[in-house]
Amino acid sequence: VAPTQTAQIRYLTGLMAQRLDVAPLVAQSKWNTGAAINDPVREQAILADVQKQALAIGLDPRFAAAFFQAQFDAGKLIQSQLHQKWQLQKQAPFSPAPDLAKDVRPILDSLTPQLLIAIKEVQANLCQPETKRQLQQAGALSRFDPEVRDAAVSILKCP
Ligand SMILES: O=C(O)C(=O)C[C@]1(C(=O)O)C=C[C@@H](O)C=C1
Repeated sequence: VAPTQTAQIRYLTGLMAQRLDVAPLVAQSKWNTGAAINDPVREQAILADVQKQALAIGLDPRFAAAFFQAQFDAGKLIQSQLHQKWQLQKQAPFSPAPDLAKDVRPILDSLTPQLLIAIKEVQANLCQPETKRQLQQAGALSRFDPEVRDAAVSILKCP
């Protein structure tokens, strides 16, 4: 396996993990405000932006959008699992809780352009035999539930 390919997969999965790490902050802020985990309006806004940015760097906008939808789905799984746990524990509102618009969404937005560059690099190698194994066994993603990992990674397959 070419070292560059390994490095590209590490970079991508590291960024995916950074994005998934924001989900507990989103979950906390929504626990306090009672806002729904699923926010289709916000998703559409991100996807419109993602498609525009993808075109600008020569990445297939449909692939970029499908990739981000998978990352939303993985993040929503994390959020739902936490809300379920907090319901059982009768968790009190978090204090201080991160503000979704001011603190949390800007972190997600700052990761978007980096993720787009990273998936553009990896996309070219998706049909290489080692890529699938490297994606599934990526160290950065190993601390997430298999279900969460699958939701995030399974979009990255040989067409
Ligand atoms: O920003 C939110 O409200 C989130 O819950 C985060 C996020 C995302 O991953 O970007 C995930 C689920 C929502 O449907 C919208 C966006």
